[in-house]
Amino acid sequence: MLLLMDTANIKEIKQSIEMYPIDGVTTNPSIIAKEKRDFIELLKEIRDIIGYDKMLHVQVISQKADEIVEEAKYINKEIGGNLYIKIPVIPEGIKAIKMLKGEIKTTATAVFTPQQALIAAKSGADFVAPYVNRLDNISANGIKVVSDIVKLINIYNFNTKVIAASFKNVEQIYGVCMAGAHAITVNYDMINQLIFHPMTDWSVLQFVKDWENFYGNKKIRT
Ligand SMILES: O=C[C@H](O)COP(=O)(O)O
Repeated sequence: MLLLMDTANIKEIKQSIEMYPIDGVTTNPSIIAKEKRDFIELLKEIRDIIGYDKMLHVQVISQKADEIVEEAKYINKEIGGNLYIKIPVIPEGIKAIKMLKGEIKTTATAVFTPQQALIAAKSGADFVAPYVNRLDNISANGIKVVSDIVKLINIYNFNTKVIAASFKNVEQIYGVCMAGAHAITVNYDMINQLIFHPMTDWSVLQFVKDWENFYGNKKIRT
């Protein structure tokens, strides 16, 4: 299972990488714009922090296949290495994914149906990114969509991996992991929520209290 951070915030990336077993960073134009910085300069700084062993997913803006391909090549030239170009699953995006196959790795994004994922996988996308919470918000079932995509990829034996995205609670993350999603990308708040449980904190406090009742402030290692 791959765990990625869905952020372009330098502080959040540094802290998450220090704390958790992070495999890479995903961004999109909204996430990038929030940082109010030069696009390439920001991506280069992220690359410096995560290195080349962790993957970086960066999204294009254009909506015409030729221009998407040009943007993908430009980002690849500037950032390079362990890079995945995120391309929305509009028809021109699918065409661009086909054009880039074998040259630049791609992540088909803004996926809302198993059918979109299937076409993207057949076109050669390395990842498909279904948006779980945005589906739940329109009374659809995000976890079910992820589950169906995983099944279809297995039925047809595609090399494509599912990177489930857009989470607002840990239950959604648990659901897509149980459904066999190969990867999840979560924001800074969600990664901290994943590990939080009040009973864990309570238990730790209790251990310390019991220790101090007998040993006072004596440490295990003096
Ligand atoms: O790139 C896609 C994002 O992961 C979507 O997440 P969001 O619904 O929280 O904006």
